[in-house]
Amino acid sequence: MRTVLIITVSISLIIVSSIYSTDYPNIILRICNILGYGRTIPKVEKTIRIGVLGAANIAGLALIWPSKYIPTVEITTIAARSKQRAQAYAEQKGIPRVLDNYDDLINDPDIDAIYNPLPNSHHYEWTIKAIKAGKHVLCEKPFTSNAEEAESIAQAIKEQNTKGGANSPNQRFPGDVVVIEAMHWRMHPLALRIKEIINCGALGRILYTTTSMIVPYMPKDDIRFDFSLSGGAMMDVGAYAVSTSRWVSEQVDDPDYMEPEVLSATADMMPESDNIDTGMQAVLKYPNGVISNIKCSLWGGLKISPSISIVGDKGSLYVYNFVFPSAYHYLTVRDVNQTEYTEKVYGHGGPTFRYQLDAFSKVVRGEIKDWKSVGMPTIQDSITNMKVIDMIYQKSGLGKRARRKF
Ligand SMILES: NC(=O)C1=CN([C@@H]2O[C@H](COP(=O)(O)OP(=O)(O)OC[C@H]3O[C@@H](n4cnc5c(N)ncnc54)[C@H](OP(=O)(O)O)[C@@H]3O)[C@@H](O)[C@H]2O)C=CC1
Ligand SMILES: O=C1OC[C@@H](O)[C@H](O)[C@H]1O
Repeated sequence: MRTVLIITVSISLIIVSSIYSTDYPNIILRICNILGYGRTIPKVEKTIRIGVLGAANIAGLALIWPSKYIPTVEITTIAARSKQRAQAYAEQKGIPRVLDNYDDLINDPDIDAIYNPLPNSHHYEWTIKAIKAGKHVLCEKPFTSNAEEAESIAQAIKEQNTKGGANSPNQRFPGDVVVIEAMHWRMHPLALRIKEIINCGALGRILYTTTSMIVPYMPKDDIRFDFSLSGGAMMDVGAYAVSTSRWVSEQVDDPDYMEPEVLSATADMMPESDNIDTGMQAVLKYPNGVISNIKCSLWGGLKISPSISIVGDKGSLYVYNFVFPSAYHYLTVRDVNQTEYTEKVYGHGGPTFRYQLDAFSKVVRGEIKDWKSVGMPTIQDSITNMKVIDMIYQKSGLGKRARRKF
């Protein structure tokens, strides 16, 4: 039901946005790309065999459909808490193997990498278990429930790498384990173009940034509003807003470690809850002086706004829809004389998730060594993102999300 809703909303968005789009011929390609339709790309012989933890709503859009375009990966296996549910999902999505439970999946000798789209509270447990089982991991955002858990994952990666890294029995891609947080928007060429504009000095020294990730509505019973599952808008859409704020505010040597001070944070509360936010506004101050506004909401109504605004001493930049740019987006740069130009950066037309999976595959295969060159977050980057989310929660009075025991 939810998949149908996601598809309907995506198609409607694309159709509506195409009315305003001047690059009409690409729209068909872009719809097909999002839904995984089009010519079937033959797979290489030695694919990365990916196992999926849970029959998650997001797995179609973020993994299974994009995998159809990438010759080096195959979604071979799934396990869910209920085998019957996993079987139904596998049949619907064309996944050939179903295992009995999550433990069997991460210990399966014929899987090279694990996709972890479980609720936020379960990212830590199952990512750690997969690392210890010698698998590579693509873990959904936010990386963990809090920074402490993210640091434990970094430690587990180090320990596993001293014990042989990706060394599960039939592992096709041995070497250090590759673990990334699925911060997909950063691996799309639009994100890299934003960085290029900042780095070439067109905006001068960055002074202020505003990053906004506001979506219309999530039902009250969604996992995103369950505190025991590490819910809250700041954890969900807020993780993007923080990551984007850090991405555009850095301009320092080692941005992965750059922690801002949280000047203020105000939560919009879920009625009758004392720990679940439906939205959050925060003001951050980075060590390099940049002041950054963060806005996020899961109940934004008509104020939908996945946007970035950057003000520098030589110019400004505005991006609409950094997060799902293949549907529709624009980027406008304005200099101090108010001269402006607008760009669109669709790349091959595929969604952020296709870029992400391609980058993950290339890192696992050893074809990319410099993760940052493709926008891929390092583990330190994900730790810092969680630190900032923790700090915002603490400043708002809600407190950070609890560490999971297992
Ligand atoms: N990258 C992106 O654009 C997006 C990322 N996400 C992230 O992906 C993750 C999953 O989101 P989404 O697919 O919407 O989630 P779902 O509601 O589909 O839940 C995902 C899986 O979690 C398990 N699960 C659900 N409820 C519980 C529970 N109460 N206790 C334990 N396990 C439970 C289920 O596994 P099983 O099938 O085994 O029962 C379910 O299939 C989140 O972390 C979210 O932030 C989500 C949307 C977009
Ligand atoms: O990752 C996500 O992206 C889009 C949002 O609507 C969703 O809540 C979130 O999980």
